[in-house]
Amino acid sequence: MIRFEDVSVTYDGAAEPTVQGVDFEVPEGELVLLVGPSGVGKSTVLGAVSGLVPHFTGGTLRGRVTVAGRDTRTHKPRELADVVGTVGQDPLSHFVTDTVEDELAYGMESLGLPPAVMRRRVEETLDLLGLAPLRDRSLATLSGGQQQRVAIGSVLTPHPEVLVLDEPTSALDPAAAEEVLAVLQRLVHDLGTTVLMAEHRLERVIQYADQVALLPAPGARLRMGTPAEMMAESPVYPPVVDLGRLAGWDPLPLTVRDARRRAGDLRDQLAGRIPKDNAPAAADGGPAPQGPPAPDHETETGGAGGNPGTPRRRRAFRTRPTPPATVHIADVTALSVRRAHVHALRHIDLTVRPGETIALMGRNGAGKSTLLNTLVGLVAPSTGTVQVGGAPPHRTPPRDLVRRVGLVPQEPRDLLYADTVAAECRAADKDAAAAPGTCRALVTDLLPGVSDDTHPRDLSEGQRLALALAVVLTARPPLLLLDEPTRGLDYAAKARLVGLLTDLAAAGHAIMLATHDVELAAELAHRVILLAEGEVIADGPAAEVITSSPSFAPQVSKILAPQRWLTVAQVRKALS
Ligand SMILES: Nc1ncnc2c1ncn2[C@@H]1O[C@H](COP(=O)(O)OP(=O)(O)OP(=O)(O)O)[C@@H](O)[C@H]1O
Ligand SMILES: Nc1ncnc2c1ncn2[C@@H]1O[C@H](COP(=O)(O)OP(=O)(O)OP(=O)(O)O)[C@@H](O)[C@H]1O
Repeated sequence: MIRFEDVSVTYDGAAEPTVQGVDFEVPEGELVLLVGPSGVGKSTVLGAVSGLVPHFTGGTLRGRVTVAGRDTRTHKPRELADVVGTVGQDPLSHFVTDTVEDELAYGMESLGLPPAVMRRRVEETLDLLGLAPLRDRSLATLSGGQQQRVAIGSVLTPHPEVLVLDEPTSALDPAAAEEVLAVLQRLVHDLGTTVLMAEHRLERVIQYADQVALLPAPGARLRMGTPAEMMAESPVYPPVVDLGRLAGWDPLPLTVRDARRRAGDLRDQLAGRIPKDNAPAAADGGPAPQGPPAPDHETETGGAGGNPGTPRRRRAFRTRPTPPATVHIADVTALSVRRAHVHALRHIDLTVRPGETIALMGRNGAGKSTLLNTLVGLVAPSTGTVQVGGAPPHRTPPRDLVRRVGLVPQEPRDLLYADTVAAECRAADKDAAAAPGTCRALVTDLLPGVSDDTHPRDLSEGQRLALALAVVLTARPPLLLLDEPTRGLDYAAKARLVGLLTDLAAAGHAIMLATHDVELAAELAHRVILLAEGEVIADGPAAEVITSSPSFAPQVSKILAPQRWLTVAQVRKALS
């Protein structure tokens, strides 16, 4: 159904092809998962199937790509639309209508399907993806995950023979991701739909794949095989595979179920080794809650790049030791927020202290982004109070606010306006009234090798996140908020982010991150707050809150339950 014959793609201005010698086939009725580290060219391969590469992106495609017999170099995306449905990384930028129902119907309208068929399929898809309560909503008011569900629904309604999906579950909560993947599997099994999907969170998707296509490194040949064969050699792999390698299990388990069957001996070896109040930082010597970062602390920067996956200590974030503080960085009391007719938050009470890393979790639309936006003053409380650094953020002048709290939004590009990295940094220094060069020094520490002249648009997803983080950190806000910071990041980039945030927390910053990435929460969070329909339904140590939740438990904790392990790193440490 999809055939690549010795394909290479070279973008305009690039010295080398981004992908080369790509030769593979996806048979009808199979789900093939495209796997590889960030920047190896997965989106480029997917784009060559839908025709976006090279028709929209520019550049040169050599070799031949055919989809259902049509050559994508001679057929524009429009001429492939009846066979290929595509979901890209950023749903909002692809929406063409204003409301959920219209968006679900749009693809069918363009294909001229009869109104009765369109009506039936819209209803089916609303039910299938849990979108019925949102059918009349404006797309712009939906939460990130709700938008991603609409984007997926809108490519399903025309019943294309081929689906091309670029990180389709990146904004979905774990349960929604399972539901969407089960729907895809049904289409593959029952209707013979062919699916090619790239995804970084392999723990979510590997068990649904018939085959894995692996791009192991930039410029390397694409290899294809069964998921088990490819995971044995892949440089990126989910925690279940990591644990399997550590324990020497052969064949490697790909699912929690496989691993649980093998884990008896490992559980025996680990019995009694983990402290009851297990927390990731505790395993490494405990969190270091101190006072908030001293305003006059040194800005030590510089240093060479770290080895991906082994975060080095970052000098830039060391602060002078401050005495233990009982200070509250933020206080939220009886907070409720209504947005249009939606109760986005209800009766929230919470306190944030220096040195805490808090993961905010919950289903799509639970109110996580709204809470972060309220803490940073973008949304005002409908009732109740919010105090950050002793003042209500929505009434604090921006110049003062940036020194109390900073938010890295779901789309880091929403924070970046300038044409170059250097200009972005000059603006950040000015906004934060920081010494000239402060932001640039942070960028150097986070992104060694990025040139001043690079346009933020040309940075990779992970690099853009790092720049946005540097912009926010320029003002040294005691409270750092991050909304879904691991979208588009591979495991190595995630490990670097974990290293950085751990250092910031140790330096006394409080960190709150909204995330669906249960593995990230397991590695990083001291405390987890679960939201449901705008209310806090659990608030406590990560080990307690997430290990007891079937949806939010990380793989290792499911495999080794009833013992409360969170990460493979903890197990590795205990065994050694
Ligand atoms: N339109 C474009 N013009 C120029 N270079 C591009 C373009 N699109 C992608 N690239 C470059 O091609 C390389 C591969 O990018 P691509 O997005 O295909 O990788 P990826 O494996 O999908 O990465 P990720 O997992 O981060 O999404 C990157 O270095 C990227 O900067
Ligand atoms: N401007 C708005 N008008 C109406 N409703 C809104 C608006 N913004 C958000 N909402 C609704 O408020 C609720 C909470 O949204 P929020 O973005 O805080 O959820 P979330 O937990 O961050 O979701 P996700 O995990 O999908 O990102 C959702 O039901 C959303 O549709």
